[in-house]
Amino acid sequence: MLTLANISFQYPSGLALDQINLTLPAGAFVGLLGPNGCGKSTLLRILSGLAQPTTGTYQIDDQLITAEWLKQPQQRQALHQKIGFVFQNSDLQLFNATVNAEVAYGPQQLGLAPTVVAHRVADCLALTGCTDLKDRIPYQLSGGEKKRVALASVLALNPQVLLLDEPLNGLTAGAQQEMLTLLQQLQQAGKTIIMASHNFQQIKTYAQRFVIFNADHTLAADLTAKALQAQPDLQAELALL
Ligand SMILES: Nc1ncnc2c1ncn2[C@@H]1O[C@H](COP(=O)(O)OP(=O)(O)OP(=O)(O)O)[C@@H](O)[C@H]1O
Repeated sequence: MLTLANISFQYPSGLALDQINLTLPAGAFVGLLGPNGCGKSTLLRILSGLAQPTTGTYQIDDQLITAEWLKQPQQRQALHQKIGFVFQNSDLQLFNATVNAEVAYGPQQLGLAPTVVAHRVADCLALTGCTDLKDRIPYQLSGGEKKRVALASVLALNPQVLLLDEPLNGLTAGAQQEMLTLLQQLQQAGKTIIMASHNFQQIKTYAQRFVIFNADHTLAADLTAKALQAQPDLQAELALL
């Protein structure tokens, strides 16, 4: 369970999140929605431990995640093992010479045996449809291929929680469908999926919970798919984002 209490985040240029209270249970498929610049990416950065809130607290189960706690490399590593983050910009995530090396990097850092690493890499490449790309240079892949390799490299750490920032951007309609189906399968296998999207229509049949932000960086709504179904006006608004 991820718990945010009165979280605000201030960039030098201005506020990105304003007094957010949110509890995200394990095993959920959560869609983060809202207009450009409302704070979705910033929230994902806080959940991943890459950024700390200016005020408020962030807790994973019973553990308070603070800058002090994250200073310990072992604790930081435990967090990154538990919570994987697929960035909006794959170029920030991919830095190895081959796709195979990219997906192997995380498990190798954990000190896993080479045979275990090889198995994990093969499984994650297959799951994301990247097996044929394994000898390619990540930097030279198409946008959609990079997204799938980034997901494979995150899955290789077998995180319980997957954070995804606009994972459908740059994918063809078919590839978007495949990505959503894969995320649904991962959720059905027990993982928590938290994805930011500007496309409500695409995610509305997949997400079970919708967290919606206002343009002023406050929380507009936090509701189940069923509750959202009962609000056609809100659905129409979300379709226009
Ligand atoms: N590194 C940064 N430095 C300064 N301001 C930033 C930075 N990153 C984001 N912001 C600002 O913080 C606010 C929230 O940005 P954020 O990227 O979290 O929103 P978002 O909802 O993910 O937007 P989008 O849908 O366009 O991806 C915006 O006003 C943005 O301009």
